[in-house]
Amino acid sequence: MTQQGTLGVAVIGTGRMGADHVRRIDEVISGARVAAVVDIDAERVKSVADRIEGCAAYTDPAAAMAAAEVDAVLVASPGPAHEAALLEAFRHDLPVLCEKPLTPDAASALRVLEAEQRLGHRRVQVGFMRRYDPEFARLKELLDSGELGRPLLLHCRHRNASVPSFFTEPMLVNDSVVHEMDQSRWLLGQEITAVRVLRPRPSAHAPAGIGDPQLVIFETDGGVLVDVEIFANCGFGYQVQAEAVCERGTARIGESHQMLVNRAGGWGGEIAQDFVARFREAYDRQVQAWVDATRRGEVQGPSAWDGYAAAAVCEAGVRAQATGERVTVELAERPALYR
Ligand SMILES: NC(=O)c1ccc[n+]([C@@H]2O[C@H](COP(=O)([O-])OP(=O)(O)OC[C@H]3O[C@@H](n4cnc5c(N)ncnc54)[C@H](O)[C@@H]3O)[C@@H](O)[C@H]2O)c1
Ligand SMILES: O[C@H]1[C@H](O)[C@@H](O)[C@H](O)[C@@H](O)[C@H]1O
Repeated sequence: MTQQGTLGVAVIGTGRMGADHVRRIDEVISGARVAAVVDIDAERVKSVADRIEGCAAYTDPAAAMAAAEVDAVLVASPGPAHEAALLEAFRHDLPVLCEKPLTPDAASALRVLEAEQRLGHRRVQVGFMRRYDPEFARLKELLDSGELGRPLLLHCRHRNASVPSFFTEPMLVNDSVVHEMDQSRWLLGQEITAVRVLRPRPSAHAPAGIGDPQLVIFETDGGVLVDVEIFANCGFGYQVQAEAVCERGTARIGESHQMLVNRAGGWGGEIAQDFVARFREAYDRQVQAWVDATRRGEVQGPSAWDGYAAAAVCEAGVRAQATGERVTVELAERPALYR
């Protein structure tokens, strides 16, 4: 850290999310600067570094993490590259904000948990940014207050306008519904114990090999049922909505977080077209909270345990999707570090 306490961050992966986080650290939030950027694509990383004063470009994450200017790491490479980056960050005892997923499967997530426990202190915050969205935060506050009584059901909708051509059917669960896994565990303070996947007839616009939309149902250890509509190619925009049904009332978010306009012959608002627009404020608040906590020497937010738990539910979800059966979630015992 500089004398003023400014955190030098290395951003690993400068694709869509990484480049947006670089812009966020450089232009939006306070207390940090982009000290290094890393990408296996040498041209891309150089063009990102060239736009920022004092920012070094690397193609090797380990070299960036060894640099004296780097105090913390933001991992935004693809999921399969996360484990290696996290283990390297632990070698230097660096704090990490790791984009979801922590890792792509439960076994590798457990290895990360074990390595963090060997350090003896938490180092990782996982990028489940919905926890920082003002609407989700208000819903959490209301549920925690107990005013509506105990939650019984959680109805969730997750619609993408479209998904890239490399998207596969398991990614409906691993890449998209993983957010509802974390959101449900966090909102309810409960673990997910079983998953089922139901399919309507596929949309005519579903890409080959993907049954789209699907209904993913979670059971929790507190007896709540959660249903998630995942519709990856709905065509009209990006929508994330949730409604909690409790004993004495219901609460719904995500209907219209923007302006509502009356105009000739019509009433309504705009629909965001992607997650970058819909969750802009959540991403800003997430990164600011990470920087602030790191500068205080603390680690907060979704932990490696939360990343592991989501990975375990993903595995059950992908099996439920493939077999049509109810699949129970196998969860390791929660280590003391994460209690
Ligand atoms: N929180 C969210 O809402 C959200 C949204 C989108 C993506 N994500 C997550 O962010 C991460 C990145 O996604 P993206 O959409 O930006 O992907 P992307 O493909 O646009 O970018 C990934 C970048 O990482 C680089 N890269 C690949 N392997 C690398 C390695 N070993 N070391 C360094 N760089 C490497 C690639 O060259 C590319 O530039 C993923 O984990 C993804 O799941 C999160
Ligand atoms: O990778 C993205 C991202 O995680 C978004 O937040 C999610 O809404 C999309 O469905 C997913 O494809």
